[in-house]
Amino acid sequence: MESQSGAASAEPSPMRVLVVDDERNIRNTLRICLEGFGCKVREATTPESALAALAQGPADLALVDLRLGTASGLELVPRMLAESPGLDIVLITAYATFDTAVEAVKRGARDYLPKPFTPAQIRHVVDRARAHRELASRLGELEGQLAQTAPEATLETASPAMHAAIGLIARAAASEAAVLLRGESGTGKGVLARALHSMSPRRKRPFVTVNCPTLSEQLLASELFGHMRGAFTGAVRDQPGRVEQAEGGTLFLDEVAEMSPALQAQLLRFLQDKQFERLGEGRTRRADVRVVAATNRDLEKDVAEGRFREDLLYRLNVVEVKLPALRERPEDVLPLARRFVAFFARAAKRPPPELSPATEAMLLAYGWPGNVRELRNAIERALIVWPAEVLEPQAFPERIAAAAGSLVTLGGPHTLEEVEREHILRVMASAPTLDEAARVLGIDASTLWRKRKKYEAPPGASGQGEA
Ligand SMILES: Nc1ncnc2c1ncn2[C@@H]1O[C@H](COP(=O)(O)OP(=O)(O)OP(=O)(O)O)[C@@H](O)[C@H]1O
Repeated sequence: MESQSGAASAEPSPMRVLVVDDERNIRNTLRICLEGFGCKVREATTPESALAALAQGPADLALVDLRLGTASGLELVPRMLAESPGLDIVLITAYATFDTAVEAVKRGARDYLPKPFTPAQIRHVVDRARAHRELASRLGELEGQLAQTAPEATLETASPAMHAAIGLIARAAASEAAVLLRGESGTGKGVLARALHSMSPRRKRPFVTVNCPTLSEQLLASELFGHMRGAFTGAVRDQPGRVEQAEGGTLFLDEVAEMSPALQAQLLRFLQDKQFERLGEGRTRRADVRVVAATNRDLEKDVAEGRFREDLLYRLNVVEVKLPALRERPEDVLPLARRFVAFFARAAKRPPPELSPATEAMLLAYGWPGNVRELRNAIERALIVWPAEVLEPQAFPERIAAAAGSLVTLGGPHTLEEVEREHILRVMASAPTLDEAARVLGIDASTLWRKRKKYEAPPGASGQGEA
């Protein structure tokens, strides 16, 4: 695999701090101090300018003076949180009382800092906000992984075409360019989008997926860009979209071809100048998000037939990566199969079975139209129906064995014994119990027991108890 070290050694993105204070001296002191800690600092002097600054671009931390001229920092806290839900807010004041501290925290501020403060205290506040930011994005990532409960993805490959694709992804990861992943369904576009994110300097920020075809036009617009309360029936509260959730990170648009023309126009605008509006909101927002898209469609054909905007295609495919189908990377079939066997055996708390030579030949001969996903599902099923230490072809669906020519067919050039063996093993693999298998076969359980031993069937196939 291509080296990942260039991207992996990149510094985490700087903390973005908004200082809200009407006193210039305090703002200057804080700016010098925060910039010394590597933060990016913006300033605001009034509640209105603080909210406008947040609308212009998000912050990780806000240091807010309790007294802003005639306005109160306390009242600003919930308004800032409505604008930017994950924001860490720390109130600063010379008039420290226990009651105001409690009130500040009740309203959603993280902490409270009495004046005069020291640089060490400011550093502590920044460090805690940074830890909080990292935890939140790690949590989002883990939730995403949990939802998949998939075997861990591997980027190891013996296929030159896949090696080239992964190399391109590793190089693209270090840049900010939009990446378009192309390939048949199940080739691993989602897996590689996530890999790209984790190799990129944005890896400590969220990776957010939007599956375009699963939603109606309005819901997809709202999912992407968010909505305001009352924007449509059912919009009962203000809701940020995925674009805002992905702030600082990567947004993965799966099956991007499935977007309406209106939404394509909004996405194009977002790609051009990072600007968008929540549904039903007049105000324009910005988000710092890298877009990675995937499609299994012929987008050029969609462009030629007027279904997809050409200008959007050129914005999305700055770097284009073509993933080979599994049948075009036969070198990887058995290593992937063994990896899935190990994963599902571990999940079932049993030792990983071997693949018999006939099974290996079958896996290599089959065309895998559903690609890596189909292979994974076939192995998962095989481990359920076949508890023996060696996985035989009969543990796999008939279409796989048939296409590979390893299936014994009625009337084919087989001995009676071969046909009997195939039939008995298949019935046993699909029957819930050995007794049931014997019933289907029309023989008694003790006869089946003898035949099973003869044909070296796995003991207790399909989880049946001993007869
Ligand atoms: N390199 C890999 N290592 C391990 N598992 C993989 C790998 N590539 C794909 N898979 C498995 O195959 C399944 C399909 O992968 P993925 O969802 O990334 O494909 P896709 O091309 O995005 O498919 P679709 O177009 O249908 O969304 C995943 O659940 C994953 O378990």
